[in-house]
Amino acid sequence: MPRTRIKICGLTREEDVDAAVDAGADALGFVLWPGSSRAIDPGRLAHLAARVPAFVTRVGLFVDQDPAFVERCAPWLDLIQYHGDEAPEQCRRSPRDWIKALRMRDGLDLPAAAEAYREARALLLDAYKPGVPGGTGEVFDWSRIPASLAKPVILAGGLGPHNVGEAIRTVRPFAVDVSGGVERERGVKDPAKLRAFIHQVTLSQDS
Ligand SMILES: O=C(O)c1ccccc1NCC(=O)[C@H](O)[C@H](O)COP(=O)(O)O
Repeated sequence: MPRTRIKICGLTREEDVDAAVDAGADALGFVLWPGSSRAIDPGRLAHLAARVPAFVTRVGLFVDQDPAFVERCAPWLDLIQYHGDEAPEQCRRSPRDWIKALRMRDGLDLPAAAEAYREARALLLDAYKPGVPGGTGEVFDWSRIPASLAKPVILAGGLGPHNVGEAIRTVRPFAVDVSGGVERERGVKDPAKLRAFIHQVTLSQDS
């Protein structure tokens, strides 16, 4: 089985960036949406992004925001994560390569979404909770993900060291994404949980 990539999302502090990199994360997510308790501003993004070594992907997360703001943040990002209701046309005008988050609301037609967002580098599948665009800590029904989809899947939503192995064995995603499951408190990562999460991903590769 190909190695499952790991994205750690919602980083706000220097020590958490360092801990995630040291633990072996492939990608780091920075929430640029001011409505989140994990939000950082462009100045902080520049500061944190400068700590990230080559070959670790810096992902900027936006929720239905002004394209000019996305453009302003882009110099410090390798990839943009559109986590709101952005239409395919808006994503196509992205200043960087992009991934599209899809919240698994009832009736979502994943193959049709994969076609609509065909220029995305991957689709991030997250739990749906009305009124909350992401970072809910909730798991959705993984059996809703078709065995084959036209786009690589990044599995998100309520993952942690306790269930990420099962998630990988069940879904076989391209990557997993975690935020709350490796936190001590909102916006503050826990290095032991980070290491445990990545260890569980590594273990699942052999089973
Ligand atoms: O983290 C947030 O506060 C957030 C706010 C608005 C949109 C998305 C947000 N996070 C998105 C992520 O990529 C999370 O990692 C993903 O939703 C999973 O979160 P969790 O269930 O806590 O692992």
